[in-house]
Amino acid sequence: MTENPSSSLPRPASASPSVDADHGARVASMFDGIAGRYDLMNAVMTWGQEPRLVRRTVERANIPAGAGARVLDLATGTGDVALEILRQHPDAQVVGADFAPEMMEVGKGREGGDRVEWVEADAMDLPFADGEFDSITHGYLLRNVADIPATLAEQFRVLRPGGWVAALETSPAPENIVKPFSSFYIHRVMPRLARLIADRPEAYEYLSSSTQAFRTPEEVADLFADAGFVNVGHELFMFGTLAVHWAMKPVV
Ligand SMILES: C[S@@+](CC[C@H](N)C(=O)[O-])C[C@H]1O[C@@H](n2cnc3c(N)ncnc32)[C@H](O)[C@@H]1O
Repeated sequence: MTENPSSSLPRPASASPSVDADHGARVASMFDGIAGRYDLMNAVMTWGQEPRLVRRTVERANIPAGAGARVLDLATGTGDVALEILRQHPDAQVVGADFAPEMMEVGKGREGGDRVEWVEADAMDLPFADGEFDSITHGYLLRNVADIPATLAEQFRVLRPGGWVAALETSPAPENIVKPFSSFYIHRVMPRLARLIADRPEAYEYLSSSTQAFRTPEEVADLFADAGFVNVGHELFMFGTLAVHWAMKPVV
Protein backbone atom coordinates (compact mmCIF):
# COMPACT_ATOMS: atom_id res chain seq x y z
CA MET A 1 0.00 0.00 0.00
CA THR A 2 1.04 3.27 1.19
CA GLU A 3 4.43 4.58 0.84
CA ASN A 4 6.44 7.22 -0.77
CA PRO A 5 10.14 6.79 -0.64
CA SER A 6 10.62 10.52 -0.71
CA SER A 7 11.79 10.79 2.88
CA SER A 8 14.59 8.33 2.24
CA LEU A 9 14.77 9.00 -1.48
CA PRO A 10 14.63 12.69 -2.34
CA ARG A 11 11.84 13.36 -4.80
CA PRO A 12 13.64 14.55 -7.92
CA ALA A 13 10.63 16.39 -9.38
CA SER A 14 11.78 15.17 -12.73
CA ALA A 15 15.12 16.89 -12.56
CA SER A 16 16.58 14.88 -15.42
CA PRO A 17 16.15 11.44 -16.99
CA SER A 18 19.17 10.08 -15.10
CA VAL A 19 17.89 11.37 -11.74
CA ASP A 20 14.47 9.86 -12.51
CA ALA A 21 16.08 6.54 -13.44
CA ASP A 22 18.08 6.49 -10.21
CA HIS A 23 14.98 7.27 -8.17
CA GLY A 24 13.08 4.52 -9.98
CA ALA A 25 15.83 1.95 -9.46
CA ARG A 26 15.89 2.63 -5.73
CA VAL A 27 12.09 2.44 -5.43
CA ALA A 28 12.01 -0.85 -7.36
CA SER A 29 14.78 -2.32 -5.21
CA MET A 30 13.03 -1.24 -2.02
CA PHE A 31 9.77 -2.95 -3.05
CA ASP A 32 11.61 -6.06 -4.19
CA GLY A 33 13.19 -6.18 -0.73
CA ILE A 34 9.83 -6.26 1.08
CA ALA A 35 7.88 -8.34 -1.45
CA GLY A 36 7.44 -11.36 0.84
CA ARG A 37 5.90 -9.27 3.65
CA TYR A 38 4.07 -6.71 1.56
CA ASP A 39 0.57 -8.25 1.65
CA LEU A 40 0.59 -8.64 5.43
CA MET A 41 1.85 -5.08 5.93
CA ASN A 42 -0.77 -3.78 3.57
CA ALA A 43 -3.62 -5.52 5.41
CA VAL A 44 -2.43 -4.26 8.78
CA MET A 45 -1.81 -0.70 7.68
CA THR A 46 -5.26 -0.27 6.18
CA TRP A 47 -7.00 -1.83 9.19
CA GLY A 48 -8.25 -4.63 6.96
CA GLN A 49 -9.97 -2.09 4.69
CA GLU A 50 -7.80 -2.86 1.65
CA PRO A 51 -10.25 -5.27 -0.07
CA ARG A 52 -13.03 -2.68 0.06
CA LEU A 53 -10.76 0.06 -1.28
CA VAL A 54 -9.51 -2.15 -4.09
CA ARG A 55 -13.07 -3.20 -4.98
CA ARG A 56 -14.12 0.42 -5.21
CA THR A 57 -11.11 1.30 -7.36
CA VAL A 58 -11.98 -1.42 -9.85
CA GLU A 59 -15.64 -0.36 -9.92
CA ARG A 60 -14.58 3.20 -10.71
CA ALA A 61 -12.53 2.07 -13.72
CA ASN A 62 -15.79 1.45 -15.63
CA ILE A 63 -14.40 -1.67 -17.27
CA PRO A 64 -16.63 -2.58 -20.23
CA ALA A 65 -18.83 -5.60 -19.55
CA GLY A 66 -18.51 -8.68 -21.72
CA ALA A 67 -15.62 -10.62 -23.06
CA GLY A 68 -12.28 -9.24 -24.00
CA ALA A 69 -11.95 -5.89 -22.22
CA ARG A 70 -8.23 -5.15 -22.06
CA VAL A 71 -7.29 -3.66 -18.70
CA LEU A 72 -3.93 -2.41 -17.46
CA ASP A 73 -3.14 -2.44 -13.74
CA LEU A 74 -0.07 -0.29 -13.19
CA ALA A 75 2.18 -0.60 -10.14
CA THR A 76 0.48 -3.94 -9.82
CA GLY A 77 2.90 -5.16 -7.15
CA THR A 78 1.61 -8.45 -5.76
CA GLY A 79 -1.51 -8.12 -7.90
CA ASP A 80 -4.22 -7.01 -5.45
CA VAL A 81 -5.96 -4.80 -7.98
CA ALA A 82 -5.30 -7.04 -10.99
CA LEU A 83 -6.87 -10.03 -9.22
CA GLU A 84 -9.87 -7.97 -8.16
CA ILE A 85 -10.38 -6.95 -11.81
CA LEU A 86 -10.60 -10.66 -12.68
CA ARG A 87 -13.05 -11.26 -9.84
CA GLN A 88 -15.35 -8.53 -11.13
CA HIS A 89 -14.69 -9.19 -14.84
CA PRO A 90 -13.69 -12.83 -15.28
CA ASP A 91 -13.43 -12.46 -19.06
CA ALA A 92 -11.16 -9.42 -19.04
CA GLN A 93 -7.59 -9.57 -20.36
CA VAL A 94 -5.63 -8.16 -17.44
CA VAL A 95 -2.08 -6.88 -17.80
CA GLY A 96 -0.27 -6.21 -14.52
CA ALA A 97 2.77 -3.98 -14.93
CA ASP A 98 5.40 -3.06 -12.35
CA PHE A 99 9.13 -2.39 -12.30
CA ALA A 100 9.74 -4.56 -9.21
CA PRO A 101 9.91 -8.17 -10.45
CA GLU A 102 9.99 -9.74 -6.96
CA MET A 103 6.65 -8.11 -6.13
CA MET A 104 5.14 -9.67 -9.27
CA GLU A 105 6.69 -13.06 -8.42
CA VAL A 106 4.57 -13.06 -5.25
CA GLY A 107 1.53 -12.14 -7.34
CA LYS A 108 2.13 -14.95 -9.82
CA GLY A 109 1.84 -17.46 -6.97
CA ARG A 110 -1.52 -16.13 -5.75
CA GLU A 111 -4.80 -17.76 -6.73
CA GLY A 112 -5.70 -16.40 -10.17
CA GLY A 113 -2.15 -15.17 -10.71
CA ASP A 114 -1.79 -17.39 -13.76
CA ARG A 115 -4.58 -15.44 -15.47
CA VAL A 116 -2.73 -12.12 -15.29
CA GLU A 117 -0.20 -11.12 -17.95
CA TRP A 118 2.71 -9.82 -15.85
CA VAL A 119 4.92 -7.23 -17.54
CA GLU A 120 8.04 -5.61 -16.10
CA ALA A 121 7.70 -1.96 -17.04
CA ASP A 122 8.21 1.59 -15.79
CA ALA A 123 4.93 3.50 -15.53
CA MET A 124 6.71 6.58 -16.89
CA ASP A 125 7.67 4.81 -20.13
CA LEU A 126 5.14 2.12 -20.99
CA PRO A 127 5.86 -0.58 -23.59
CA PHE A 128 2.29 -0.49 -24.93
CA ALA A 129 0.64 0.89 -28.05
CA ASP A 130 -1.45 4.05 -28.18
CA GLY A 131 -5.06 3.37 -27.21
CA GLU A 132 -4.37 -0.29 -26.36
CA PHE A 133 -6.41 -0.43 -23.13
CA ASP A 134 -10.10 -0.06 -22.34
CA SER A 135 -9.39 0.84 -18.70
CA ILE A 136 -6.41 1.48 -16.44
CA THR A 137 -6.11 1.06 -12.68
CA HIS A 138 -3.34 1.70 -10.19
CA GLY A 139 -2.90 1.45 -6.45
CA TYR A 140 -0.35 3.68 -4.68
CA LEU A 141 1.58 4.52 -7.82
CA LEU A 142 1.56 8.30 -8.03
CA ARG A 143 3.15 8.91 -4.65
CA ASN A 144 6.12 6.81 -5.74
CA VAL A 145 6.94 8.26 -9.15
CA ALA A 146 9.48 10.95 -9.91
CA ASP A 147 7.24 12.73 -12.39
CA ILE A 148 3.45 12.57 -11.99
CA PRO A 149 2.60 14.53 -15.18
CA ALA A 150 4.80 12.19 -17.27
CA THR A 151 3.16 9.19 -15.62
CA LEU A 152 -0.34 10.45 -16.35
CA ALA A 153 0.64 11.37 -19.92
CA GLU A 154 1.64 7.75 -20.53
CA GLN A 155 -1.70 6.55 -19.19
CA PHE A 156 -3.51 9.02 -21.43
CA ARG A 157 -1.57 7.70 -24.41
CA VAL A 158 -2.23 3.97 -23.89
CA LEU A 159 -5.90 4.40 -22.97
CA ARG A 160 -8.51 4.34 -25.73
CA PRO A 161 -10.74 7.42 -26.14
CA GLY A 162 -13.71 7.00 -23.81
CA GLY A 163 -11.70 4.73 -21.48
CA TRP A 164 -11.40 5.33 -17.75
CA VAL A 165 -8.55 5.34 -15.27
CA ALA A 166 -9.09 4.73 -11.54
CA ALA A 167 -6.41 5.18 -8.90
CA LEU A 168 -6.17 4.44 -5.19
CA GLU A 169 -3.89 6.85 -3.32
CA THR A 170 -3.15 8.01 0.18
CA SER A 171 -4.18 11.53 1.10
CA PRO A 172 -2.97 14.03 3.68
CA ALA A 173 -5.26 13.77 6.73
CA PRO A 174 -7.83 16.56 6.48
CA GLU A 175 -8.10 19.17 9.24
CA ASN A 176 -11.01 17.73 11.17
CA ILE A 177 -11.94 16.17 14.47
CA VAL A 178 -10.23 12.85 13.68
CA LYS A 179 -6.92 14.40 12.58
CA PRO A 180 -5.22 13.93 15.98
CA PHE A 181 -6.12 10.24 15.89
CA SER A 182 -5.12 9.65 12.27
CA SER A 183 -1.86 11.56 12.83
CA PHE A 184 -1.11 9.51 15.92
CA TYR A 185 -1.73 6.31 13.98
CA ILE A 186 0.40 7.37 11.01
CA HIS A 187 3.29 8.83 13.01
CA ARG A 188 3.41 6.52 16.03
CA VAL A 189 1.56 3.26 15.40
CA MET A 190 2.51 2.51 11.79
CA PRO A 191 6.29 2.66 12.19
CA ARG A 192 6.04 0.35 15.22
CA LEU A 193 3.85 -2.11 13.33
CA ALA A 194 6.33 -1.94 10.48
CA ARG A 195 9.17 -2.78 12.82
CA LEU A 196 7.24 -5.77 14.13
CA ILE A 197 6.19 -7.19 10.77
CA ALA A 198 8.66 -6.17 8.10
CA ASP A 199 12.24 -7.20 8.00
CA ARG A 200 13.02 -3.88 6.31
CA PRO A 201 10.90 -1.48 8.34
CA GLU A 202 12.65 1.57 6.92
CA ALA A 203 10.71 0.89 3.74
CA TYR A 204 7.54 1.72 5.63
CA GLU A 205 8.74 4.33 8.07
CA TYR A 206 8.78 7.03 5.44
CA LEU A 207 5.01 6.71 5.22
CA SER A 208 4.51 8.85 8.29
CA SER A 209 6.26 11.84 6.79
CA SER A 210 5.22 11.32 3.20
CA THR A 211 1.50 10.87 3.82
CA GLN A 212 1.27 14.45 4.95
CA ALA A 213 3.47 15.56 2.07
CA PHE A 214 1.57 13.87 -0.74
CA ARG A 215 -0.81 15.90 -2.91
CA THR A 216 -4.33 16.60 -1.73
CA PRO A 217 -7.16 14.92 -3.67
CA GLU A 218 -7.90 18.28 -5.32
CA GLU A 219 -4.30 18.60 -6.49
CA VAL A 220 -4.38 15.06 -7.87
CA ALA A 221 -7.62 15.92 -9.70
CA ASP A 222 -5.91 18.96 -11.24
CA LEU A 223 -3.03 16.78 -12.41
CA PHE A 224 -5.47 14.42 -14.17
CA ALA A 225 -7.20 17.40 -15.79
CA ASP A 226 -3.86 18.89 -16.87
CA ALA A 227 -3.02 15.56 -18.55
CA GLY A 228 -6.16 15.93 -20.70
CA PHE A 229 -8.61 13.75 -18.78
CA VAL A 230 -12.23 14.78 -18.22
CA ASN A 231 -14.98 13.72 -15.78
CA VAL A 232 -12.40 13.79 -13.03
CA GLY A 233 -13.60 12.90 -9.53
CA HIS A 234 -12.66 11.27 -6.26
CA GLU A 235 -14.12 9.64 -3.18
CA LEU A 236 -12.50 9.68 0.27
CA PHE A 237 -12.15 6.77 2.69
CA MET A 238 -10.76 6.13 6.16
CA PHE A 239 -11.42 9.62 7.51
CA GLY A 240 -10.04 11.24 4.38
CA THR A 241 -6.64 9.55 4.49
CA LEU A 242 -7.23 7.44 1.37
CA ALA A 243 -8.83 8.42 -1.91
CA VAL A 244 -10.09 6.67 -5.02
CA HIS A 245 -9.63 8.95 -8.03
CA TRP A 246 -11.17 8.50 -11.47
CA ALA A 247 -10.99 10.21 -14.86
CA MET A 248 -11.93 9.59 -18.50
CA LYS A 249 -10.00 10.11 -21.71
CA PRO A 250 -12.27 12.26 -23.88
CA VAL A 251 -13.73 11.00 -27.12
CA VAL A 252 -12.65 13.65 -29.58
C1 LIG B 1 2.68 0.23 -2.65
S1 LIG B 1 2.92 -0.88 -3.93
C2 LIG B 1 1.28 -1.09 -4.53
C3 LIG B 1 1.01 -2.43 -5.09
C4 LIG B 1 -0.44 -2.67 -5.46
N1 LIG B 1 -0.87 -1.72 -6.45
C5 LIG B 1 -1.33 -2.61 -4.24
O1 LIG B 1 -2.25 -1.82 -4.23
O2 LIG B 1 -1.11 -3.38 -3.32
C6 LIG B 1 3.58 0.25 -5.10
C7 LIG B 1 4.10 -0.46 -6.32
O3 LIG B 1 4.38 0.53 -7.28
C8 LIG B 1 5.49 0.10 -8.02
N2 LIG B 1 6.03 1.26 -8.72
C9 LIG B 1 6.42 2.44 -8.17
N3 LIG B 1 6.86 3.27 -9.13
C10 LIG B 1 6.73 2.60 -10.30
C11 LIG B 1 7.03 2.93 -11.65
N4 LIG B 1 7.55 4.11 -11.99
N5 LIG B 1 6.77 2.01 -12.61
C12 LIG B 1 6.25 0.80 -12.28
N6 LIG B 1 5.96 0.43 -11.02
C13 LIG B 1 6.20 1.32 -10.04
C14 LIG B 1 6.39 -0.51 -6.97
O4 LIG B 1 7.36 -1.36 -7.53
C15 LIG B 1 5.37 -1.24 -6.10
O5 LIG B 1 5.20 -2.57 -6.49
